[in-house]
Amino acid sequence: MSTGNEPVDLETHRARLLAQIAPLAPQSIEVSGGFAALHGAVLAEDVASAHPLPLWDNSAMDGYAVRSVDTAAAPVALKVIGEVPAGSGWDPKLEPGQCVKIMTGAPIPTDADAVARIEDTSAAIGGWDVDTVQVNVQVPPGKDIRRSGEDKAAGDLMAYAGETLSAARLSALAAAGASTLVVRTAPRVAVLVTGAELRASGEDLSRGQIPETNSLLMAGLLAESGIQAATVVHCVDDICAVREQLDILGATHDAVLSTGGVGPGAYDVMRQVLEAEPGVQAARVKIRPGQPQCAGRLESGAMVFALPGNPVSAAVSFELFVRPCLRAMQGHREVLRPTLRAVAAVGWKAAAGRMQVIPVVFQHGPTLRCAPAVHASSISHSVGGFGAAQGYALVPAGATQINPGDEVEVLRMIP
Ligand SMILES: Nc1nc2c(c(=O)[nH]1)N[C@H]1C(S)=C(S)[C@@H](COP(=O)(O)OP(=O)(O)OC[C@H]3O[C@@H](n4cnc5c(N)ncnc54)[C@H](O)[C@@H]3O)O[C@H]1N2
Ligand code: MOO
Repeated sequence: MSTGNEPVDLETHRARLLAQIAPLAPQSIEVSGGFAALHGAVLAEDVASAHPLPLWDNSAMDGYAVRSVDTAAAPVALKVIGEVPAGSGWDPKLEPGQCVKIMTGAPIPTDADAVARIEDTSAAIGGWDVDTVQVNVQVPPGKDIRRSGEDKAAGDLMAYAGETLSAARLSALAAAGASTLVVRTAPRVAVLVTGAELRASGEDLSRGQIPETNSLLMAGLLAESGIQAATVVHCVDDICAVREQLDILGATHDAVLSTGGVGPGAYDVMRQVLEAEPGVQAARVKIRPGQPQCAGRLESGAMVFALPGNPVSAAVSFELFVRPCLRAMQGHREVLRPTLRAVAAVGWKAAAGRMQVIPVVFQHGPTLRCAPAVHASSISHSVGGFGAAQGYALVPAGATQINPGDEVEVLRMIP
C-alpha cells in the first residue's frame, strides 16, 4: 500500500479512483424471456427502433371509422358494416355511406380516413348495437387517427449507451421491438465488516459492545444505487482471517467494501492487511467526515474501498467515492449526482480547513431549504441523527460558519 503524504482534496482523490476503474464486460441479452430482469441495467450500445411507433394507423377513440367525405353534410346516417376491436386484423372495404365500429387502438381500415367518436353519434344514446348510426358532426380527414411512426420512425435512435434501463425506457424499447440488448448489469459487490465490539443487531450488549450497523448501511446504500444482492461477510479482527476473506471476495466480486480498521489504532487490522497490497493507496482527503480513505485494486482482482468505520464517515465515503466508481464500472454516462442549491434554514459551524459534508434534511417550499440532521461538530459517529438525512450539504473548505439564509450546495440522496 502506498501512502500519499500530502492531504488531497475531494476531486483529486475521486479522479484518482475513477482513473483505476475499468468498465465491466458488456453482455448481450436476448429479451425474449422478458424485459423485467433488465431493469436497472445500463446500456452498453445505442438502440434503434425496429419498427415504427405506432406500428400502423389506429384509432385514438372508441367510435366509428368513416370516410370523412360522407360526413360533409352531417347529421348523416351511415350503414354500420361491422366492427374492428383492438387486436383485430380485419381491413373492411368501405363503400360510400358505410362505416365500421372501431375501438381505441384498433387499426384504421384502409378505406377510412377519420373516426367519429361515439359521443358525436346516435349510438351515444341508442347504444352500439345498431345497423345504422347517425353521425351528428362533420369529421375532418385525419380526425382521431394516430398515425404510424408519429411517435418514432423505424430506425430512430431510442436510447443511448450509458443510459439506465428505467421502467420508462424498458417499456419504450419493448414497444419498439427490441430483441437483444447489450448491457452492463450491476457489479458484484461484497461488504466486509470487522470490529471486535460489534454484535448482530438485536443481540444483548455488554459494556463496550454496540450493534453492528454498517453492513446494513452499506448494503442499503448499494441497493439504493441499483446494486441489490451484495454479499455481506462479518470477519473477526484477525489479520489472517481478514486476509483470507479479502482474497476470497476479491476473486469473486468486482468490488469489496469494508468499514472500520483503517485508522492508526493498534487493532486496525484492515489497514495492516492492506499494507501488503501494492495496488492499494491510503490517502488523507480534505473532507469532514471521511478523512482517512484507502482504496485501490487487490491482487486478487477486485477494487477495494476500505472506508472509515464511523457510520456517517462510511456513508459519506460511499456517496463521494464508492458510488461514482461503481457507476463507472457499470458504464453509467453520469457517475455523479447533480448538485442543487438550497438555503440554510438554520446556521451551523463549518469545518474550516476541510470541506464539510454534513447530512441534512430538506424543507420543501418555494425555495428548497435544508437543516443539519446531526450536530455539526460531531458528524462522523452520529448514526442516530443520520437516520433522518435526505442528502448532504457540501460546505467548501475555508468556510467557518454557515448563517441562516446562506445558500449552500447540496446533494440529494432521497427525494
Ligand atoms: N489517533 C487517531 N485516531 C483516529 C484518527 C486519527 O487520525 N488519529 N482518525 C479518526 C477518524 S477521522 C476516523 S473516521 C476513524 C477511522 O477509524 P477506523 O476506520 O479505524 O474505524 P474503527 O476504529 O474501526 O471504528 C470507528 C468507529 O466506528 C464504529 N464502527 C466500526 N464498524 C462498525 C460497524 N460495522 N457498525 C457500527 N459501528 C461501527 C466503531 O465502533 C467506532 O466507534 O478513526 C478516528 N481515530
Ligand atoms: O474523518 Mo473521520 O471520517 O471524521 O470521522
